[in-house]
Amino acid sequence: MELHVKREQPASEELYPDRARMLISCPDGPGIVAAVSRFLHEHGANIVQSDQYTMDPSGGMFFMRIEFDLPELESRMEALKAEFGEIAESFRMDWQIFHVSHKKKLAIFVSKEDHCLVELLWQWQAGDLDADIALVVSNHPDMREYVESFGIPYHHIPVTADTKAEAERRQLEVVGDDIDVIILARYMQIISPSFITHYRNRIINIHHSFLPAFIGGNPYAQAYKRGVKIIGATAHYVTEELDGGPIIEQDVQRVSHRHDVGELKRIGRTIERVVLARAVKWHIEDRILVHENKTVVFN
Ligand SMILES: Nc1nc2c(c(=O)[nH]1)N[C@@H](CN(C=O)c1ccc(C(=O)N[C@@H](CCC(=O)O)C(=O)O)cc1)CN2
Repeated sequence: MELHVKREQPASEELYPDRARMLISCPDGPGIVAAVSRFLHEHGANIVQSDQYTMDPSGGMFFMRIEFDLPELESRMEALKAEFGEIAESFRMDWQIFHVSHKKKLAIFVSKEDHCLVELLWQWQAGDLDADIALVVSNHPDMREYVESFGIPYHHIPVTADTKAEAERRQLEVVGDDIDVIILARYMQIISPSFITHYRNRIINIHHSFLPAFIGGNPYAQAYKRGVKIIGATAHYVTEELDGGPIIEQDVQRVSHRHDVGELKRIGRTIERVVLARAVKWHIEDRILVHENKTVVFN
């Protein structure tokens, strides 16, 4: 029986049936904004939001996020992409275009710590996370009843050092290719390079420290031993370098000598939940561009 019924919110396809988002990155130079806005104007689009940033103006990179409404977008999308491709090529753009009403599909991976998963499910149920949580995958059975009470499928796939490759094969099987982003909500298994390649810059992890401090396991114990006066959490895209991927969001909280490791973890849990939820929301709203090992976040 579903105990947590998702609060009905106007679906994005109802609110913005013809809204699109474009993300653009390219070598900086004159005329980029003019070319993009002219293209959209000539195709009858109405720009509702535009933001750009130039990294190192002296020959650096240009980044842009633009939202626009275009009548009959669904039927015109493919032609629009084909025609914009010519402009993109002339400016050597990397670009993506998204139909806002096509909700992103999320997979959440969790181990035993539940606070980040609970936060995402709560926000999703409240209508504050406008995405489709397609499934939850865990290497433990603990969260099954809770997740299924939201009507979300739960896949328990145990992982040991000896079975990690087979476990990842099964994970890939249940996740599938139409998942837009995988969220590691305190999932405590290191993801293999082949798995990461499959979902490049589409796996978000929450690390329970203010990176680059205290990489790896037990960061709160490391922080306590170091006598820190600030603890934090970091949401980042997962790469082959453990906890070294592009940082999306961070936050911190002051602590003191009066806090033992257990209290650092308790304080840290709130930071982790908030930071991960912000990062997930920005990803599903197409606000994040990755360049080399850094992000540009248009929030
Ligand atoms: N390839 C990556 N995988 C993962 C990352 C990452 O950045 N790159 N982040 C971790 C999360 N994490 C810290 O935030 C973390 C998780 C697990 C471990 C670890 O040593 N795990 C052991 C098994 C531990 C156990 O069985 O309980 C292991 O996988 O061998 C370190 C850091 C998620 N994955």
